[in-house]
Amino acid sequence: MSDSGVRSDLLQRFLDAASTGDMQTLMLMIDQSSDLLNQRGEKGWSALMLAARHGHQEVVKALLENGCDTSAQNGSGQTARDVAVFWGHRHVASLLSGSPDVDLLPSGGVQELDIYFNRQMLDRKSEKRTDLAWISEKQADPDTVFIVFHDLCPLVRRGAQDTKTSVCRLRAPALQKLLTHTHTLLVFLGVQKKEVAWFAVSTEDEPTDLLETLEGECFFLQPAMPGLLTMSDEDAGVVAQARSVLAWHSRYRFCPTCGSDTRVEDGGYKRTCLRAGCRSLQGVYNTCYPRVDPVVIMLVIHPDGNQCLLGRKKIFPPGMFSCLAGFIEPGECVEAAVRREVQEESGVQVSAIQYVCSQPWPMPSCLMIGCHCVALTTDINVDQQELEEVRWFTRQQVIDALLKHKHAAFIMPPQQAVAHQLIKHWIGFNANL
Ligand SMILES: NC(=O)c1ccc[n+]([C@@H]2O[C@H](COP(=O)([O-])OP(=O)(O)OC[C@H]3O[C@@H](n4cnc5c(N)ncnc54)[C@H](O)[C@@H]3O)[C@@H](O)[C@H]2O)c1
Ligand SMILES: [Mg+2]
Ligand SMILES: [Mg+2]
Ligand SMILES: [Mg+2]
Ligand SMILES: [Zn+2]
Repeated sequence: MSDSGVRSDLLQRFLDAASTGDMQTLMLMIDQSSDLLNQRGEKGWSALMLAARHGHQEVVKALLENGCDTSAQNGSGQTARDVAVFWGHRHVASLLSGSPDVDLLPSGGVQELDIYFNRQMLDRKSEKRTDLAWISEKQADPDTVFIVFHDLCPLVRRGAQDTKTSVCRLRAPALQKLLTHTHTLLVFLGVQKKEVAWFAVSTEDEPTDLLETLEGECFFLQPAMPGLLTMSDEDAGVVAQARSVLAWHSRYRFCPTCGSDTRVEDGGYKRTCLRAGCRSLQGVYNTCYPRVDPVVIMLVIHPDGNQCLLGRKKIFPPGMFSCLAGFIEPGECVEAAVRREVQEESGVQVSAIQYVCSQPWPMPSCLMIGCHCVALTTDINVDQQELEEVRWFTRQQVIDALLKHKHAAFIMPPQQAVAHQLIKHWIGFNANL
């Protein structure tokens, strides 16, 4: 064997000893050839990283005592400490960070995640909603884009090769009949680059004439679930905005205060009571504006840091488990709602809570407020009314589910749901691990 062959064979034996926790071989090799310490094998992994990956505390200790470099990064940009945190080896992570305590919550500040329904393609230009002349000028403008809804479902066409749908962007001439119909509701959504205005058009009757004039396979995306999860990321945001406002119109046709008829104003963002003297006409009255229901959704982390709590509703597809969630009640802050909903649904008590991200969920108009939180207790008492099952899943089981392994213990919620992102973010998911 050549010199370099002998050396790479030595290095492989050294790295294997670190992986398997073979202290005896490892110490012997360090004594004989200390320059092995910081050498890297496949994908830039050092002995320290491999020992951290497998949670061998004694090996990590010995490598550190012999002056191993803790700042080195593997091919995925991870230090040995990152690897230990990812695989949930807290004792090893604390050795590597020099601090006795490693946070259970993924720290380092939460970057804004790119989540389905969150993309804001339009500038909403809310100041233009009351400018009637500007609104009607834009409605007549041949560049203006109209997206059509029937029964709260958007008109879409299927993309060329992929399974995603794209919302049909129509212009005024194609919509002559619809736009002049008295039952048609119009909502000003905002403007795109170069001031092209966008409106949502809602029609009560199925517009069969219109459908016949359109090129390609155009159809209303029904049923809303899972239909609304099949759009392109760009369209999902604008459809979420339009659908929630239209759903509010369909549910609040009459004044909620006195039951009288209402008039649509502010480009579709307000309904004003027609009865003179109605209380809703005094001051700012929230029933006149589109409603949003805040919902907390949380991934509960086990006190050992290596398991998370997921539940399943009867209506979920077979095998799917997701984060617990619930509506915020009047007079309740986010933290209190997280504690109450987790307690109600699983019997588990929660201590630290960390906000992660939010997502508009247009079924019909929720705002999902996503959090991570740490459990104080671990016994489960399922609220059978709401959930079929609630279970702790290990980090390994979650990784298997994320990787869609055939024998995974459960199926992840769809990636368009914020629940998926909360789980993925906890794992610190990286395709190279
Ligand atoms: N995007 C996601 O990942 C995701 C995941 C889970 C749930 N969700 C959404 O969150 C919503 C709330 O979750 P949940 O159903 O577990 O809530 P929940 O646990 O509070 O239970 C729902 C029950 O609460 C009552 N309720 C209280 N306030 C309500 C309100 N404003 N509107 C309707 N019902 C109200 C109703 O009886 C309802 O059946 C769901 O409807 C769902 O659309 C989204
Ligand atoms: Mg719930
Ligand atoms: Mg609940
Ligand atoms: Mg509730
Ligand atoms: Zn009224």
